[in-house]
Amino acid sequence: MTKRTPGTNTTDVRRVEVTVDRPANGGEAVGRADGRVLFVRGAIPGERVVAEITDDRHDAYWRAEAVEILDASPHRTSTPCPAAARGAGCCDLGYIDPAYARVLKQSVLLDVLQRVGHLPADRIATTDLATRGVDRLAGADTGWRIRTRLAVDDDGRAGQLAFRGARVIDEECVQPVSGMLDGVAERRFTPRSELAVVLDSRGVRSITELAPVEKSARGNARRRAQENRGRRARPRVQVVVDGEATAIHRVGARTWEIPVTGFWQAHRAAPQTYGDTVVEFARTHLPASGPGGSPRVAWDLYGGAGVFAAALLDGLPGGLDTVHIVDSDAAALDAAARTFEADGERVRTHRGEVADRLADLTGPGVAGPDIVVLDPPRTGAGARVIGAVAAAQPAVVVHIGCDAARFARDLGLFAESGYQVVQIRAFDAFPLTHHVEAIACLVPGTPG
Ligand SMILES: C[S@@+](CC[C@H](N)C(=O)[O-])C[C@H]1O[C@@H](n2cnc3c(N)ncnc32)[C@H](O)[C@@H]1O
Repeated sequence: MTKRTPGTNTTDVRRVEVTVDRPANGGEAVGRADGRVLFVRGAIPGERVVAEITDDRHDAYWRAEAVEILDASPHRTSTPCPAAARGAGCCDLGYIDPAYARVLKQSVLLDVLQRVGHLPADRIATTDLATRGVDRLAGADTGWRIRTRLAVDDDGRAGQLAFRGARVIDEECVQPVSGMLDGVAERRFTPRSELAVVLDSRGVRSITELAPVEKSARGNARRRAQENRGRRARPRVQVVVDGEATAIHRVGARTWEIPVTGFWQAHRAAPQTYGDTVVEFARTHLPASGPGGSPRVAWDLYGGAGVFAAALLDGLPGGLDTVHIVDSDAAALDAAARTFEADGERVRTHRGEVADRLADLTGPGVAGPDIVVLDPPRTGAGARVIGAVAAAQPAVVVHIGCDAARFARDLGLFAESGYQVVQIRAFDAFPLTHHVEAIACLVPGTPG
């Protein structure tokens, strides 16, 4: 039988029997077949499965999907997510007991910290990540998400996108908090649009529709892909179809007004938990430096609307003289300006690429940072930003990452720039998925 698998160059459907033995960063389990590494989606380390090859483009590794479980792991369960059961990409680890999924996420993090970050094993072994594993955030493993995006099909039905392909699945996912998607399945929206849905701290549910991005039909595949990327990056027409254009989020005593289409942490407990962690690291490792023993200057890089700036301002004994928030998103910085209005000159916002804006925060007559918090997107911060942060010689760096491999790479770059890890904590901020959030604290020095 010859069949083309969508999105790959595999022409022959091939099935292999394989035993998988370790977890991969993308949520797959890794085995070997035909002398190659095989990344198997839908399998759990220790299982023997029949896997169907879905991508054979690479010489060193292939991708596959488990289609039959011959020897099931004791940690296998039936997914609680009706959307994932129908093929949606949302809860990709829903078939693994969530407590064991956290063990697998810990194992992935420990592995990439050594292999990609080249951190010393004895240093990693003393961190909370190694000794107590990946922490569960407050609440259950379902009903944690307060912000989501939904796709809309040609008939106007909203739902999750299938893992592979553009099919829209209108069964509900179990991640959103209760009530967040009430009535959405019964409604019809603009065909091929995208919905931004938020349930805010007041309990107000808002939906903004983003106009469809029409796909390019011109030129060869490469040209079309390039043009489609450009089209996706352009601003899209937005229409509020439910609730308000702005969501109100509260953390501690502060309130933020964030556009429904803007960034806010997806897990309802994340801003408070991450903020508490940043403050705890700062209290533990920040030497008293300013007059009266208070630290003076903080940088909140990739700071969005300033959740970590607020945590440090309000949580550090003696507070801060100044905190600089740097972000490329004008709407996030507008929100920060409103939230920190009463703080006056103590909070300064800088719009642009972090790599470009750091020069404004250093130099003669400008007080350098005592503490720098970096919370980059999935791609990480990279060598240029990390080199500039290290050159500013903060006493403490707190680095946050939502992609294990990029996080590990960035910690390795910090080590090359003279900063060593003193603590790493990880959070299961995306239960039922392979994603994990990690927070590291670094101080000047080399591992000795
Ligand atoms: C993971 S979010 C963190 C936001 C914030 N720390 C929070 O917890 O709400 C990453 C932020 O980085 C911003 N961003 C992405 N790439 C950037 C870049 N190259 N330079 C500056 N900001 C960037 C995004 O606008 C977004 O606000």
